[in-house]
Amino acid sequence: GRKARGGSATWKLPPGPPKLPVIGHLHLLGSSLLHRSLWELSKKHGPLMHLKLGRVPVVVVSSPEMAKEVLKTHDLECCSRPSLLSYSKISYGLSDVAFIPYGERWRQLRKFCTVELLSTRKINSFRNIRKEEMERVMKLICSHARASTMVNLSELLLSLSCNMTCRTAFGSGFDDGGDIQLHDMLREAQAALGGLFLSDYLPLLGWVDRLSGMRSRLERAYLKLDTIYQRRIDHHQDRLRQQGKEDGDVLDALLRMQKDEEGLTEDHIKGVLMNIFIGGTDTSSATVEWAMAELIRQPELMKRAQDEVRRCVGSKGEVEESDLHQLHFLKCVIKETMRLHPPAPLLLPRETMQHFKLNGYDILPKTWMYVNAWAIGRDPNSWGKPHVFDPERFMHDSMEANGQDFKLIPFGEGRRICPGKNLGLLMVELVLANLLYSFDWHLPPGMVKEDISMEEAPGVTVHREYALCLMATKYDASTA
Ligand code: HEM
Repeated sequence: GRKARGGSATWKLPPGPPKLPVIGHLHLLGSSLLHRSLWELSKKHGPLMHLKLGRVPVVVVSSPEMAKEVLKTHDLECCSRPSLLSYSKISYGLSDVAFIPYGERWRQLRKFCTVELLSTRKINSFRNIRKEEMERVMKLICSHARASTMVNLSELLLSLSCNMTCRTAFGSGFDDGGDIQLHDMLREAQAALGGLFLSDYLPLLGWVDRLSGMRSRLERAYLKLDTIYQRRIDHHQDRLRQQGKEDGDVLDALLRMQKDEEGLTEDHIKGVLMNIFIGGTDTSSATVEWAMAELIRQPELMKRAQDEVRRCVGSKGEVEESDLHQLHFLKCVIKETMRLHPPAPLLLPRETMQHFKLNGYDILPKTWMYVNAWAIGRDPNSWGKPHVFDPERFMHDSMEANGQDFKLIPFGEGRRICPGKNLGLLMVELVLANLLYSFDWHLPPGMVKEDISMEEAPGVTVHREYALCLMATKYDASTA
């Protein structure tokens, strides 16, 4: 532990490497992805590590025990968010759910999301949209299968989750209003967001962000997304005025809330829409992408998952949401995917609101907390053969993706836990089950499974660096 002076008190901070003046530890982050650099550092300095990134004190948590302390025991002290410069534009000046500081407005917006979009009743009421979109994509894959052309699963999955979300939020698909490709913009925004914005740690270094083009990429994506939101808001308001008509989509509910609540601005509405799109589409498509990549590398696991879904669903031709509860092995495949590839490897950063003691160390107010879910999923003290993709490890373990023992925390925990957990898991299960039920999957000609790269691209959500392109052949369910 090191000492720091605060007023007259002397604090005992968690251990960390020696730092340089001004930049602190920024130079240690290297060119690797942030969750990987932090994982490497934590191997040397322990599961509770203190860093100074430019002007910002950061504590990095890399074990289930410490994650439990931060996300459960001390949740209340750690449940705000840092005011990130990089995110301020895309969150409409931190007017959203995910980046707004802890407080009354956060509680109100979060409650809106849970009641109007993410409650079991609401999730069920949008079931038909998911079914139709699933069918549309299955047809598309069928036509690839007939023509023996390659399926770009990465692209297809993103457009699928995007369309599911878009129709739920806006009432219509993004392409029938003449909108530009929403999913391309989302990909742009999330890729830019995942970059290390030096200006967040050291405003003086803002010029590096500008030079690297990161800031302008984010601006461009933001502007295009904003245009889409504005057009949809205008359209909904017009319709509401002329005919008092509502579709019952999420935007209708948002506009209704805005009318009733003092101080709620259009920026709040757009901020919530941004969360729904960035938080809700990319995460679930990335999970399915990783799951398919892991399965194609281990054909015996792929076959086992296919046998299960084909046995349970029989010959009816598609997997419906009511079938999913039977798919025990599939659920283990998804847990194992989220262990090795948590879509948000560092969750979302928390910021402490007051001083507290953790494991004998002082944690000061305004410290950023990074919980490295990615490192925890590979922690050799928690997992046997942590690098091996082995869904079997969950078969006799009732551990849920929000396991009480904090070994598997892809959705975070505590007051800021992902409110979209159930919807996210449902989309992942539905899509993966249908892909496995209806098609047999093969590598493109000339490729062997060792060629499938598992490299990660930088982003708030971690995707594959290289798109997953596979060949499909239709499975004849009537013979089942
Ligand atoms: C596989 C799917 C998903 C994963 C892995 C995921 C992961 C996460 C994580 C790690 C957090 C931060 C939790 C924390 O700070 O402790 C989060 C927050 C959030 N997620 Fe998700 N998410 C998923 C799906 C969704 C969906 C479908 C939605 C909504 C449509 C959504 C909306 C949000 C929102 C609004 C927050 C901010 C919550 C707050 O700060 O109070 N997510 N998510």
